[in-house]
Parts: sequence; structure tokens; C-alpha cells
Amino acid sequence: MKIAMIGLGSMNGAILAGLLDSGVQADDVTATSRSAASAQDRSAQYGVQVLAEENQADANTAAVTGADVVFLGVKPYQIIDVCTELKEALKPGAVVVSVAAGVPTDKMEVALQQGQPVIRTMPNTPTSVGEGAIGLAAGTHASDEHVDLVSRLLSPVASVFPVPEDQINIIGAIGGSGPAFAFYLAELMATAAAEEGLDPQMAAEIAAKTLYGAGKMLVTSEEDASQLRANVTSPNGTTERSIAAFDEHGLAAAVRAAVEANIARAKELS
Ligand SMILES: NC(=O)C1=CN([C@@H]2O[C@H](COP(=O)(O)OP(=O)(O)OC[C@H]3O[C@@H](n4cnc5c(N)ncnc54)[C@H](OP(=O)(O)O)[C@@H]3O)[C@@H](O)[C@H]2O)C=CC1
Ligand SMILES: O=C(O)[C@@H]1CCC=N1
Repeated sequence: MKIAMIGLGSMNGAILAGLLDSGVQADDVTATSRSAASAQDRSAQYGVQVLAEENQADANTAAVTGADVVFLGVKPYQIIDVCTELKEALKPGAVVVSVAAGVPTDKMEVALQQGQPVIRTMPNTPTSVGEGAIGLAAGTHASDEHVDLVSRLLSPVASVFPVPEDQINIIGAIGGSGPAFAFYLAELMATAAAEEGLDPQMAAEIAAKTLYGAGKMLVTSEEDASQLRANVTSPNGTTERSIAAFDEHGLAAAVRAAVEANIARAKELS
């Protein structure tokens, strides 16, 4: 199977890293970027061919020629222009997989050849280490076989959640952006500990290891998040005070507002 990646930044790069680790052959992938410098860096990083638009005006169409699966990893505002650019070069059966926030499949379908299969995904960067969570919605012309093909490709590197397209933005709010929430929490935990007097490097390592370990427990334990939290929270102990402080300072409302703001922005992008 030949794979093309249009754009090879944070997200398509994360998917590519995961795919290569899962056994996809570098020779079967052709990627593109805008700048020559970025193409050179990324090619050295991943060992795949990366064509730069800066050097070759037809880089994107050259990359998708003969491809069976095409990941669109450019910014949301570029997706429709890229679909228009690729329209004539895509094989009729090639599956176009968008990772972009906010851009609906019907808008992509209009810009592509009639009948071109389109799948809209909402991945996240932990895909790069084989621990992604990916929401996936089929467009009008994507059959169950197309969904199976893309799911089989991605499932070694992520848990894949097929959903109706109107739920993709919700997955974006906790899955796509979610790693940034966790990283922000790690930053805040480490900063607070350093302000209390712990060595900043040690504080960062402890925050990271704690989130990693807690994440592993969340995924592997038979107990749910609420029970795992209860297991740490001794009655009248220290954790109880911290949870009370979170509640007093409105953590639940802050997280709700973050999710709502995220979904609202995805709707704006469309
Ligand atoms: N980052 C994330 O965690 C997530 C991102 N997404 C989605 O992924 C998409 C990409 O985001 P992200 O990876 O963060 O962005 P980046 O800026 O990291 O990457 C964008 C990539 O597109 C390339 N590019 C720009 N214009 C063109 C063009 N005309 N043709 C070919 N390549 C081009 C850039 O090349 P160059 O480097 O040379 O400019 C770069 O490789 C977005 O639509 C976003 O919504 C979805 C989920 C999570
Ligand atoms: O911030 C963004 O718009 C992208 C989509 C989800 C994660 N990153």
C-alpha cells in the first residue's frame, strides 16, 4: 500500500512516526512540506522522501500519484485548496484522510472528484509513540472497506473510535487537544513544586512520570477514573485537601469551559 502525506508537521509527523514503528515501510511513503528546509529536516528525521513545494511546484500532486491512502496534514484553512489541487492527480479509489480540525467531509467532497472516498479523523500526537486516540468519520463515498482499511492502518498506533461526523469536534476537544491539557497540567504541577522549593528539573520529571503512570493505570486498570482517584484520596488526608482546593477554584467549570471553547472554535474553522 502506497501512502502520501500532504504536510509533515506535528500531526502528520506523529502519525508517520507511529506508522513507521508499526512496520510501514519508509519506501511506501511520500510526503510533502512547503519549505525546502523543513523537507530536508523531516526526510532526515523519518527516512522517507519529502518533496518541498518551494523546490517543486507540483510536489503535492507528484506525492499522491499512485497513492492508495492520502493523509492531509495541512492547516484547516488550506484543506479545501489542497483538495482542489489534488483533484486530478488522485487515483479514483484513493482514500483521502483529513486530520484537520473543523473541516467537514462534504466541503472536501465538493472540491474533489465526484465519488472520491473521504475520511475525516481527529487524531492526537501520542500517536507518535503508539498511544494515540483517533476519532474517525466516513464521508458520503467512503465505504465500510475504506473505513476498515484506514482503521487497520492506524490501529497499531492508536485506539480508533468511529463516530458520526457531528461528534468529531467533541473528540477534538478531549482527544485532539487533550495532550495539551495534560502537558499544561504537567507544567503547572512542576512550577508549583519548584516554587515550593523542589529542584525544577526534578519537579518536571516527577510530574511527567506521575502523569505517565496515572495514564497507564487509567488505560489498564479495571477501576474507573473516579475509583482510582478515590484510592489515592485518604479520608482527611492530603489529597482530599488538594481536591477541595481544585473544587473551590473551579477546576470542573474550567475544564467544561475549555471543552466548550474548543468545540466553538472547531465550528468557526468550518
Ligand atoms: N498538532 C496537533 O496536535 C493536531 C493537529 N491536527 C490538525 O493537523 C493539521 C496540521 O497541524 P500541525 O501538524 O499542528 O501543523 P504544522 O504547522 O506543524 O504542520 C503543517 C505542515 O504542512 C506543511 N504545509 C504547509 N503548506 C503546505 C502546502 N501547501 N502543501 C504541502 N504542505 C504544506 C508545512 O510545511 P512547512 O513546515 O514547510 O511549512 C508543515 O509540514 C491541522 O489541520 C490541525 O487541525 C489535528 C489534531 C491534533
Ligand atoms: O489546536 C488545534 O487546532 C489542533 C487541532 C487539535 C489539536 N491541535
